Amino acid sequence: MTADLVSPCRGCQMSRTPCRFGADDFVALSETAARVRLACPAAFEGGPRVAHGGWTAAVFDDVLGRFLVHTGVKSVTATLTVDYLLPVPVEQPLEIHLEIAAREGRRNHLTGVLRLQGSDRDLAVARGVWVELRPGHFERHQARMAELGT
Ligand SMILES: CCCCCCCCCC(=O)SCCNC(=O)CCNC(=O)[C@H](O)C(C)(C)COP(=O)(O)OP(=O)(O)OC[C@H]1O[C@@H](n2cnc3c(N)ncnc32)[C@H](O)[C@@H]1OP(=O)(O)O
Repeated sequence: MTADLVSPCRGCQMSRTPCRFGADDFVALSETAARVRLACPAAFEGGPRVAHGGWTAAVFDDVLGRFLVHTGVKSVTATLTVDYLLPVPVEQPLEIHLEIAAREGRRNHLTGVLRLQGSDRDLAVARGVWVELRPGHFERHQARMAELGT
């Protein structure tokens, strides 16, 4: 696989907006590794010039899942753990390196690290499990919701 652009999430595709987390510059480097260049938008400031931790978790969830879909595996997040190691500045050039670490049946283990561009110091590290969807996943969800009358 050559370096190629990873598609936005469904929500951003439907609304035809840039990635709301700022993760548009997202390229697959191989079948199992990818790189994202991004900045935390000012709207996600949680402390003075520092990213809200929710942005960090959300962007990891977004890019790790998007990469798996890019490789042809339709999946959802089952677990996601984020180690917050240093404050993440807003509106500064950042980079995420991510990889599919292992596949075990329908379980896919992914990891990601967030750094300042040009730095080798980790600001945050994510690990999670994405479970490949069984056919009918969303239809079963809709049926459950209908049973609840929603
Ligand atoms: C075009 C479509 C592309 C789809 C893109 C969608 C992108 C959406 C991105 C998201 O935002 S995901 C939203 C947040 N996540 C969710 O809403 C998931 C909610 N949870 C579920 O729907 C189900 O719990 C889940 C699909 C994850 C698993 O249910 P299943 O009934 O399909 O699987 P099952 O319980 O049989 O487990 C399958 C395997 O996954 C493992 N597993 C399930 N939950 C786990 C968990 N929490 N941690 C670790 N492993 C887990 C489970 O042990 C088992 O391993 P083995 O195959 O080795 O036996």
